[in-house]
Order: sequence, then structure tokens, then C-alpha cells
Amino acid sequence: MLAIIAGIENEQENFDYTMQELRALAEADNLTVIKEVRQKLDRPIAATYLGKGKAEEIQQLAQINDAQSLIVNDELTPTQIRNLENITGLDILDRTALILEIFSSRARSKEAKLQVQIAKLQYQLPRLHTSASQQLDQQTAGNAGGGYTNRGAGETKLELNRRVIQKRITLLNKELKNIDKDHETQRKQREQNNIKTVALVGYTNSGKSTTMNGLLQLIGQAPEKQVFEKDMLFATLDTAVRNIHLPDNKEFLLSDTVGFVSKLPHQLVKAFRSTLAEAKQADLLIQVIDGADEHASDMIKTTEKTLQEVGVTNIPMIYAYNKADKTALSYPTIEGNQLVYSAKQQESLQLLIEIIKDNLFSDYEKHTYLIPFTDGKVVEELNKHATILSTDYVAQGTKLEVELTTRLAGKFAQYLV
Ligand SMILES: Nc1nc2c(ncn2[C@@H]2O[C@H](COP(=O)(O)OP(=O)(O)OP(=O)(O)O)[C@@H](O)[C@H]2O)c(=O)[nH]1
Ligand SMILES: [Mg+2]
Repeated sequence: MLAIIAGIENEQENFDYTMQELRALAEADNLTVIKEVRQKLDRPIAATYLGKGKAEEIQQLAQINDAQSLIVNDELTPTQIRNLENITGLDILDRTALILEIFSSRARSKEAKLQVQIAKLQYQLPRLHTSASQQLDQQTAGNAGGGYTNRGAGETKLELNRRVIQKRITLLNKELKNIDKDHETQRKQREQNNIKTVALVGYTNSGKSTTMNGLLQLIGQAPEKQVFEKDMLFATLDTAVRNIHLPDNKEFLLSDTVGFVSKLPHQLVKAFRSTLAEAKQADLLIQVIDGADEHASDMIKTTEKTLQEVGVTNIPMIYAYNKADKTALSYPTIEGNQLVYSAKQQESLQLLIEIIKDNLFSDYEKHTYLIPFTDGKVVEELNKHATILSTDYVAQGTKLEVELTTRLAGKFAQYLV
């Protein structure tokens, strides 16, 4: 399908970047963008978003180029959609609907599907009017079932449709809550185990999943633990958590999360709140940035804004500039909390592990224990959970120089030399 994209340029400094994003989003929805239209306005026109003249221009452009859709850079009101439809004769898709479409086509897990459906219905609800309500799509509004019988006499078709959608949202939310509960239990369990957590966050397509897979491979994890990575927007819609157990027995949990884009629809942020909030529990965030993209600094701003929106604040962060192989920079390098690396290079991943260790385990205690030969189990336990710096066999038993957490240290206090 051929499409025209259009946006309103006001004072915002990152307008070019948001238009480039819109183009990428359109392409992610299998649309071919043939023209880009910009209009300088302080704010959108209430009735038509773009000026009427501009809209007529688009109608002609579309006719000449055979375009079928118009995609606009902001969320539209129902009136704006209707009026633009009338003037241009095109299918109108606003930025929110476009992002919802992409999420919808990517959702694989039960949870992601529910979240997307809820967001879509939330978007539809205020946009129902008599004509649109008749086109209510079967899949989303369909089996809300039951309850028709006690509707008040004289209820209009519109009111009925609103009620059906509302009911469906409630139902889906209930289902989602049950899944969330399971995740909450899993999270609590992890917390009890006292294992530190690292979350990969960042703009969509920056290389979070590739980084996760690289680290898994580096520590020799089975291939079936790998997550889906692909050169497309929003490849990941579910959080995946993996255990990273290093050869020196230090271990942490690594989570790969859903990527961000600017102006992420509030309906989606709300529906995906629990998925997005996974990073809230983290001890360390790795913000993965596509260092080869000219808009990298805008993408960082977008990521930080979104993290704030979902309440992920005050967690230490490493800025990880990925895809260095596509730049002239030498890599891997680390300066302060800025890493330049490539998720596809082993040396880079090794450095990343070192940085994570420096951040997570700086509070490890160093002790020397002497364990009588009769307490072989203790040696076994230390070998499993502590970083062993040296092992010595002396007359009284095994002498171990180790690094371990304060919690573990408390457990072995009696063996201190
Ligand atoms: N050249 C190069 N490509 C990379 C590098 N890291 C990732 N990529 C590519 O970037 C694309 C996106 O990678 P993903 O890991 O799926 O990105 P993501 O951040 O998980 O994206 P979402 O899940 O959509 O948010 C893939 O085609 C990767 O192969 C890198 O260091 N160098
Ligand atoms: Mg991903």
C-alpha cells in the first residue's frame, strides 16, 4: 500500500527525527511512503489537523501518485479523522493507530496479545461514532457476550457498542491481572533468592536482544535460551529473564525488555505498564543505544522520558553505545559509565560483563576460611556460591580465600581465620 506521511512543525527541536520515526513506523506496518508533507503551524487545526489547503494539496498528490493512505504524526480526534477522510478521500491513520497496528502484528505471547487488545479498545472507545461503531471489528469487540438482555429500552446502537467495549476491556484486564500475578510471584521468588538484576533497556531496534543473546552465548548457555532478535521495530514485546552464572560463581539475572519510540501511545504505556515496569526492580540498567544512528541523542532522550513515565527512576545506568562496527570509533572502550561496543563482538561482551560485575558486586566481602575436613559440605557450598580466589590444603582442613555476599558471609562466620 502506498502512503503519504504528514506532520505539523512547530517549535519542537526534534521534528525531523519524529518524521523519520514515522516513516520507519509506516514501513514496519508494510506501507510504502511515497511523499512527506510538512506544515508549519503553532498547533494543529481543531477541525482538520492540517490546514484545509494543505489537505487539498494532499488529495491531489495522492491522486497523481496513486496513494491510498495518509499517516499523520500525532494522535487525531475523531472529528479530525472524519474531516481529513472527507477532504482527501484517503484512509487516515494517526501515529497512535499505526503503533497499535505494529504492536498487534508482533504480539506472540498471551500477555502481549491481551495488552495490545486492551490498548486498541481504549483507543477505539472515544472514537466511536455512529458510522464507525457499525464497523466495530469482530476480533476486538466480538465475544464480549451476554448481558444484552437487561439493557434499557431505547439504548442507541452507539451506547450499546460503548458498553460492549467497556465490558470487554474489563474482562481482558481481569485476564491480564491473573498473568501479572504469576509474574509477581516469580519476581518475589527472585527477590528472596537475593540475586541482583540487570535490565537491558532502550530504543527499539538498538540491539538489546542481540546483546542478551551474545552474553548467553559467551557463558555457554544452551541455544534454546536465546531470545528473538531481528532488524525490525518492536521485535520484542515481552520481557525475558535469564540467569547469568559466571565461571567465578558470580551470578545475576538479565532481562531483555520491550523497546521504546517517541510519543509512545499512552494507551500502550498503560496496558504494558507491568511489562515496562520490569526494569523497576533492577539493580542496574544498561541502556542500549544504536551508536551508529545520527539521531542517537534523541533516542536517549526518548528512552529516559519513557522510563520516567513508567516510574523507573534512580537506578544506576550504563550508557552502552552499540553497533560500533558501523562507525569509525575504536571499540570496545569504557569511559566513566559510557561503553562503546558491538553486541556481535566477543571482546565487547567480555568488557560488558566486567562492567556489570564492577557495578553489581562492589559490595562483596573478601574473607579467608579454614574448614575442617569433616565439614566437606561447606567447601562444596562455597565452591558453588562464592568466588574462590585460592584453595590451600593445610593440616587442619581446607583454607579458602573467597569473595562473597554479606548474606553468605554471615553464614560462614564460624570458619573465619
Ligand atoms: N552491525 C551491527 N548490527 C547489530 C549490532 N547489534 C544488533 N544489531 C542488529 O540490529 C538489529 C536489531 O537488533 P535487536 O537485538 O533485535 O534489537 P532490540 O533492541 O532488541 O529491538 P526491539 O526488540 O525491537 O526493541 C538486528 O538486525 C541486529 O542484528 C551490532 O553490534 N552491529
Ligand atoms: Mg528485542
